[in-house]
Amino acid sequence: MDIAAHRQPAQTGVLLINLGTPDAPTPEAIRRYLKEFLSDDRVVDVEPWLWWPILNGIILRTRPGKLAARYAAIWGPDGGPLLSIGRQQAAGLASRLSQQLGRAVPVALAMRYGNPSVQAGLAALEQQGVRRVLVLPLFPQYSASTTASALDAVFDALKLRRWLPELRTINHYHDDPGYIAALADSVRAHWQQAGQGEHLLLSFHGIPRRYFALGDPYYCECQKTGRLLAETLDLAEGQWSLSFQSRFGREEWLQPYTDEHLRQLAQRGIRKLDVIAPGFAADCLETLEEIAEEYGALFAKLGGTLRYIPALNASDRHLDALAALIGGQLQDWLPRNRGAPAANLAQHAPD
Ligand SMILES: C=CC1=C(C)c2cc3[nH]c(cc4nc(cc5[nH]c(cc1n2)c(C)c5CCC(=O)O)C(CCC(=O)O)=C4C)c(C)c3C=C
Ligand SMILES: [Fe+2]
Ligand SMILES: [Fe+2]
Repeated sequence: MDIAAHRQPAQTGVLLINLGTPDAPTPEAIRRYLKEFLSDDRVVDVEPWLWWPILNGIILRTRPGKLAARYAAIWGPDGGPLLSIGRQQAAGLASRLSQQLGRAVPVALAMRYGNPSVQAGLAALEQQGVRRVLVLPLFPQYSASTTASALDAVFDALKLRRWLPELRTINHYHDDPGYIAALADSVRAHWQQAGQGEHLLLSFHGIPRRYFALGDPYYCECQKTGRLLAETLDLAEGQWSLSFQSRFGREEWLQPYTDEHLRQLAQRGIRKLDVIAPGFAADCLETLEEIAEEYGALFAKLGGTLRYIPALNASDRHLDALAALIGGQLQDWLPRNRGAPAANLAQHAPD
């Protein structure tokens, strides 16, 4: 590093972290990605001597081949959706933040597993002179298996550095008014376009029930997001419900399971079902393939129509909400003595 950098004023930047994606929709790339993902003991906390043979002997031999076609079906020219949408989110946030705060605020995107790595994201910020980093894991509801793991990756990456940046981390935003309003807007827009379904299902990614019993607040934060969204949309009990998808392995996960719940809804006579997945900041395999395709086909077999409402992705309402969340955290970090304050900085001042 150039010694002159020690005299530069501290720049503030943002590191967005999403879950991850394989480098390509091929069995080899998926195997590499799953190996990194499923070797993280925040995700699978089974004793290594028990887990290692299952992971290497069974899962990594069979799952990548099965997943390749599913990834290929959602792959675009710019890679997997989590990455291409993540890049749009980072660019959109950088331009909003610089307008809102009256100075350039670099925003880097990183993936907890795969590329661009957290290490690369921090390096990109460092190269832009960033000495104060706000980390935003793109998981609205906190879970140790996602949020804490993303932060582990930041702390691990910093172990390799001599001159540490200042750090601030956002744990969750499951009840943030801007986030809830953005979700409500996207449901209303869907209703306006396709007509209101008979029921709104909120499907969240599951975690083992045991993690909840051990103190993970994820379940409660999902419930709160659900309640706030239903209140905002004026939905009565019975007009909406919440379930958990993507179960993996044999142990019990959070219930009700989305597939079983769909059967119950069909039995209750629901034919036109709207499904939203508020826990996913961007569409990915779990939404485009699992909900829209797999559960869509299941619900069709049960005699109904499932209409998937896209994730908030890089929509204006989403990026406005995230920019406000970030702006609120950054205001006392921005140098006061340089340049004129932005006109609307006052909106972030404490009461
Ligand atoms: C094995 C345990 C898993 C836990 C616990 C878990 C928690 C968890 N995951 C997300 C978000 C995503 N998961 C995604 C894919 C995915 N998840 C698991 C396993 C666990 N997730 C696996 C094995 C996979 C890969 C796909 C598969 O093999 O079925 C994704 C999508 C990634 C993509 O490439 O598109 C996301 C996003 C959350 C929010 C969460 C806990 C709250
Ligand atoms: Fe997952
Ligand atoms: Fe709780």
